[in-house]
Formats: sequence, C-alpha cells, structure tokens
Amino acid sequence: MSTLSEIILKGGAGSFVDCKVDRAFAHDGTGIQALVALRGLGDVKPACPEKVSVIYDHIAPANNTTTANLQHELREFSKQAGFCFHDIGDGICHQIMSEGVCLPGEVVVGADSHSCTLGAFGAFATGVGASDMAAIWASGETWFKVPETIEINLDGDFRQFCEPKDLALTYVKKLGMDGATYKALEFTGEGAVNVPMDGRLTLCNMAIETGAKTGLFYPDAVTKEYLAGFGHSIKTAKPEECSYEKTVDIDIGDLEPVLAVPHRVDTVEPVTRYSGTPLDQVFLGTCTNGRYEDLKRFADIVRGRKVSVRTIVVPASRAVLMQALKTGVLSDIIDAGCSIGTPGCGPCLGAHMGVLGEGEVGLSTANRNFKNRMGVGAEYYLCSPSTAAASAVRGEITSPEEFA
Ligand SMILES: CC(C)[C@H](C(=O)O)[C@@H](O)C(=O)O
Ligand code: SF4
Repeated sequence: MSTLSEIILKGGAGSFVDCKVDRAFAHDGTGIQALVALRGLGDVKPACPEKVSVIYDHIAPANNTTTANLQHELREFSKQAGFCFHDIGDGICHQIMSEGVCLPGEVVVGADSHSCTLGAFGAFATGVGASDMAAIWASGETWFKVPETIEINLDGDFRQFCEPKDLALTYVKKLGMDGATYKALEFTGEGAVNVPMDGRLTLCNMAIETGAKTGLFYPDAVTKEYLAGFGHSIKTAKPEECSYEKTVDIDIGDLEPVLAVPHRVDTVEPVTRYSGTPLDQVFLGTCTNGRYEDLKRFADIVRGRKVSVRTIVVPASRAVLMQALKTGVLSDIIDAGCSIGTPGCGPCLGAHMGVLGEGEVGLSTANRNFKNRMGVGAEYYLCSPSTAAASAVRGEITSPEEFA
C-alpha cells in the first residue's frame, strides 16, 4: 500500500513525477523574484492564472519606498495576469490558502518554505523557489522526487495548557532540525483525531523545521467539518498498511508546555526550566500560531489582567481578526494592554513591526528562532499561545499551568 504522498503524486518513493499543480501562491517577497524570473523566460503568459494567488503579507504595509515600488509593480502585474490577488491586511499566505482554498488530494506549491502547512488538509503541499514558481506560472506544471515518509504516530489527548505547539516543538526535538530532510511526515494514529484543524496546521507548518518536504494529515471527519464551513464537501481517507521509513510514537497526553531555546528550533526544554527569565517583548501571531484558536487561548489567560511587558498580537488573517472582534477575544487582548498589528507576518522575519534591540530577549509563537532573525544581537524563545500569554502577564517566562 502507498503513503499519502505516493497516492497524491502517483509514484513510488524515490521516483520522479511530473504533475499538474492545483494551487500555486507567492507573496510580496518571493512574488517579485518570480516575476523577474518569468520575464527572463521571454514573452510568456501565465498558463493557469486562476490557480495562482499572490498574497501581500511579509512586509505589509510596505516599510519604505523601495518595497512600495516593488509591491506596486507586482500588484499591477498580478491584476493584469488575472491572478487571485490579496493586498495588505488580508493575511498570511498559508492562512489564506487554509481558509477554504486548498483541498485534500491537491498538489499545492507556495514560494515560501512554510507552504507545507497546507498538508493539514491531506494535500501534497510544499515550498518552491521563486524561479521554480516562475516556471509553474508559465506552464502550470512541475516535477517532484516522491519523498520517503516518516510516520508520526499520535496517541492520547491534550491536557489543559498543553497545546498543538507543544506537540510540534516536541516532534521537532525528537527528529532534530535535519532529521527528516526531504521526507514527508505523516501524522497518524488514534490521537490524530484529537488534533483540531488549527493544530494540524501548526503541526504541518513546522515540518520544514525538521528539513521535511511536507507534513500531512489524512482527510478525516475533522477535515470534513472544517471544510464544510467553507461550502466544500470532501471524501475522507484512512491510512492503510504501508511501509514508512520509520515511525515516531508520541502520546499527546504526556506533553508538557515547552519552548525552543535560542537559537535552534530543536533545542526544546520544559518551560519550567526557564521560569523567571525576564522578557523585553512577547509576540503572538504568524503562520504557526496566529489563528483564532490561538488568540482565544491567549485571551483566556490575559482576560481581566494586564501584560507587564510590551506585547504584539498579529492575527494571521482578516477572517481571524473579524472572528476575534465578533467574539470579544480582540477586546480582551486590547484591554490587557497588547498592541495589535495588521494581519500578516508582522515581526516574524525581523523586517518591521517589532524588531528586537541588541541584547533584548523575546518570546514568540513563531516557528524559527535563528540567530539575528528577529533583531541583530537579540534572543528569541518559541512557545505556545498560552505560554506566551502567561509570560506576557508576568513579564518573564512563565508556564501557563501557573494560571490553572
Ligand atoms: C521570506 C520567505 C522566503 C521566508 C520563507 O520562505 O520561509 C519567510 O517566510 C520565513 O519564514 O523565513
Ligand atoms: S509568518 Fe513568519 S514563518 Fe510564516 S510565512 Fe510569514 S515570515 Fe514566514
């Protein structure tokens, strides 16, 4: 029997396959590079513009004239080409593609490394370079070497304050930052059903942090219900007996709140080991943890309290922001003293909207804490939304379990 990647790509692990792309997306950063590469191919028209999305999220709104000019150029081109164009404030590309756009069984490519996020729907979703994206715009097709698959076999259910992000950091620790290079990670087992859709997106999002080509969940009742909310009716599928390269077993019930210590994503330790570490900034958001459920988890802790360190909250999309507005989650967060940014990547990549100063220490719900990423000479710890909330309230690293 075949793995989910083999089924979608229609080829055995190790073989090379040509395939039509079902969805292709790029953002303000890589989109402009793809446009330059496309022009390098001559007078080529995009083959399937209706399958292409261009989403402004990385430096959105623009931070200077150079960025603004480049964004102007790509905006005009995207509209003329008939691409589905999302301007500033619509949200992060991966989040927008997760809001009823990507479907199970599809081949999805994004010009961004975290495109593996969309594997949460049982799609084969992966990041490609900007020049590959240009070729995909031109032809509507691409090729892959079908990856081997590592099974992440889940059992059990989440305890309070132990969240999908804790599970994500835990599997990254187990595999290591190059432990799954060019493999697919398939999340299976009886515990998989206990991971809600937002959590599946978080888990697949971090697959790339182990070097993986993608992460996938089988489309099941959770997927069906989520996509029904966007008017889609899908077929579910179950993992069959198949040969995985290896299996990693994780009992979700054994998790504890953890964080990734600077400057590696796989240096993962219990939050309690770092309790009391003073913080200069807390950031809730990104394609890992900027969804409504994340804002809600955060609000559940800060509600009726005040943060005692500067705290930036950036919803992953306009839809997330609207939901947080309607349910009162947003006012809880604002009341607590947090500052709200335009939906998008925010300070995640250290370009704007909250860069840390030298020697400053930050806590973030993002997926990467590489040296100098969010501020030259700064340090960043990565954690779950609840850990971010507990720590924002205290102004120092704090386990959310202290707020039980
Ligand atoms: C800027 C972009 C190419 C980059 C990526 O592909 O991952 C960014 O999103 C990141 O998270 O570092
Ligand atoms: S939120 Fe961060 S990790 Fe995600 S796409 Fe944007 S910059 Fe990359």
